[in-house]
Amino acid sequence: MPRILVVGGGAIGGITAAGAAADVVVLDANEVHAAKLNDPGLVINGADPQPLRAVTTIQALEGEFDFALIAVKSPLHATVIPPLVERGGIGAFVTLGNGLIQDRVEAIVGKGNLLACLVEWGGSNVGPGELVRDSEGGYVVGELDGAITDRARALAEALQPLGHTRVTDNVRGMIWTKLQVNSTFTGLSAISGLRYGGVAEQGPDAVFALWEEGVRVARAQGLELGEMHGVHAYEFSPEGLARMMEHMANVRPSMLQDLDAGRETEVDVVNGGVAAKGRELNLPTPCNDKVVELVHSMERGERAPSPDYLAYVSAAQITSAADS
Ligand SMILES: NC(=O)C1=CN([C@@H]2O[C@H](COP(=O)(O)OP(=O)(O)OC[C@H]3O[C@@H](n4cnc5c(N)ncnc54)[C@H](OP(=O)(O)O)[C@@H]3O)[C@@H](O)[C@H]2O)C=CC1
Ligand SMILES: CC(C)(CO)C(=O)C(=O)O
Repeated sequence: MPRILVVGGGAIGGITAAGAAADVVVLDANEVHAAKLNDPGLVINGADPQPLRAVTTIQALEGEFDFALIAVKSPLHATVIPPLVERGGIGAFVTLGNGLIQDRVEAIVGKGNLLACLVEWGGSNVGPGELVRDSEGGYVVGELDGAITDRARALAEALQPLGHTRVTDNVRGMIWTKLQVNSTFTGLSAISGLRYGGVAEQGPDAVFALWEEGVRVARAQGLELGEMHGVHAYEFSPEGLARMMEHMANVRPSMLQDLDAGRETEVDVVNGGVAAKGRELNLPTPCNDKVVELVHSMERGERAPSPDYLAYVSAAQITSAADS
């Protein structure tokens, strides 16, 4: 059984820690939350508390770990990961986060020391010691160079109890496939304040505009996109959207939770990630640019999420088409 350190015991890290088939220790800087994880335990969806082992400082960690799963938000990576690298005793680091974070994290942990793990399900942090899982799904695990390794298989096996988990030899394509979902639905949920189902109902033009923009940038990189939430990225149609919403409509994504909590969001690695790749390739990404601009203005408190902003995103596409 692998020994796993989960860094950040919130929605994703906490639920993963509680369900993994592994010897798990959680490192979470939130003292009240960590105390509850230890005693009486983590409450998931109102069930009985499940005691975990949680510490709040690196100094309190003992022994070696096969994997360190990074489940803190991307703006924290630069401060949270380097001290873990310095401590040593970690076989491989694993990103659980959304967006184009992998190359940046690999630069911190060292080439060959990082696996990517994409999380297909969603969750919310509803208070100290209390988390909600609000959709089903598993994980996609892969080495950045596409090799199928024993360590990737071992990690996937440990995560299997939480949902169908697969190892991929195309992790770059799957990272972008997940980015399609986040840049489209997570971005639009954040600016509108709606769950995924509300976005699909009230903003289909914005949904399809963002999706197409992402696919264009992926194709220009030669990426091979795959399937997520029951829909292949290249076959995203009104029927595909309806199928996806059969199990994703209730999702209230992490970026909207960050805005609610007054925290910095991950928009720069999600919609900003698509936009940055587009710039590199000379491909305009006006809809993603609009989401980035709106989310940043909401972070600064200049605007509040509203369904009215969905039209701003679809209009960005129409304006740019007219301009070109
Ligand atoms: N939520 C979701 O549905 C999904 C999230 N993800 C990804 O998972 C990652 C984690 O997101 P999520 O679980 O929602 O985040 P949460 O905010 O729920 O959890 C992060 C936890 O880390 C704690 N923390 C803050 N600073 C530190 C620190 N310096 N060291 C250790 N722990 C710290 C937080 O405490 P405090 O609360 O005090 O800040 C919190 O308990 C993100 O990168 C996101 O992209 C991926 C798929 C779905
Ligand atoms: C809900 C989910 C899993 C979307 O795929 C997500 O990534 C998020 O909330 O950030």
